[in-house]
Amino acid sequence: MSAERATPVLRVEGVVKRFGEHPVLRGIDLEVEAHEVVVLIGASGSGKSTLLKTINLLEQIDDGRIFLGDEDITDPRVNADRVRARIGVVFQHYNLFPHMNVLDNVTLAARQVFGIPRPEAERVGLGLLERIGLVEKAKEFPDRLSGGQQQRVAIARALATDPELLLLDEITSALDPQLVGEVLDLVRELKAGGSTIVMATHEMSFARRVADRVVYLKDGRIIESGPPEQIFESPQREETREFLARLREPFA
Ligand SMILES: Nc1ncnc2c1ncn2[C@@H]1O[C@H](COP(=O)(O)OP(=O)(O)OP(=O)(O)O)[C@@H](O)[C@H]1O
Repeated sequence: MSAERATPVLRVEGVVKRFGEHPVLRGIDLEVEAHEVVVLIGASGSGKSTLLKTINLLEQIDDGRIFLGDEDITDPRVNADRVRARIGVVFQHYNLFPHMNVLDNVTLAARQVFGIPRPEAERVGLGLLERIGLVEKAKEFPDRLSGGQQQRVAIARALATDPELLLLDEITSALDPQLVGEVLDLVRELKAGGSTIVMATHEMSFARRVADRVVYLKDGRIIESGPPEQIFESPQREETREFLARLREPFA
């Protein structure tokens, strides 16, 4: 008996996005399986953030479809808030609420979107803070935390609603180099814990260390997609080779 193929967590089909006349995504096809970590790389402006925003329904697409599990989330009848509640998102700037302490930041969505009573939400929230090593900061306000700690709290917040999919957009690019490591370690732990992740990054060493699959985007198209060993050691496409060579010699 042949094993049936499981439904992917995410299926992006022929997605086109334009800003005015300018096409930014030109027909993107991408499937992400459960527990897979897919890393998007590509030059600034290649469309990585826009792709993540279309998946989270922050940008409307002009053509194509996006499925989360079995559901076509780009169907205009779909309730966007209900879809977003199934997806955890972390952006470059951690966007914690400055007037709320760490625990309230982490538990807000669980309480307000899912109506989980505060004691239960806080039990889960403290468990997450324990997991990211910041339980002692639960009652602090975000401005008392380092950038790396704030970004870890933002990740805990994204996990608090037990999302089916995590979208991470340049989550280390606002951090000092010495703080990048702690955020990278946390993402590796999430991967080990079985999270399904799509992330955009400029950190090639990070992509190499966490990705199951690396996707190289150029001018709104996927040029090449494959395991990190393929992309970084033996890219199949000349454009991928050129992109990586330019990164190695930024001032050449
Ligand atoms: N709201 C917007 N209105 C108009 N153009 C936009 C908008 N958002 C993005 N763009 C354009 O879309 C293109 C892709 O941008 P996007 O942010 O997706 O690229 P990126 O690959 O994530 O870049 P970076 O690595 O610098 O974050 C760029 O040319 C950008 O200027």
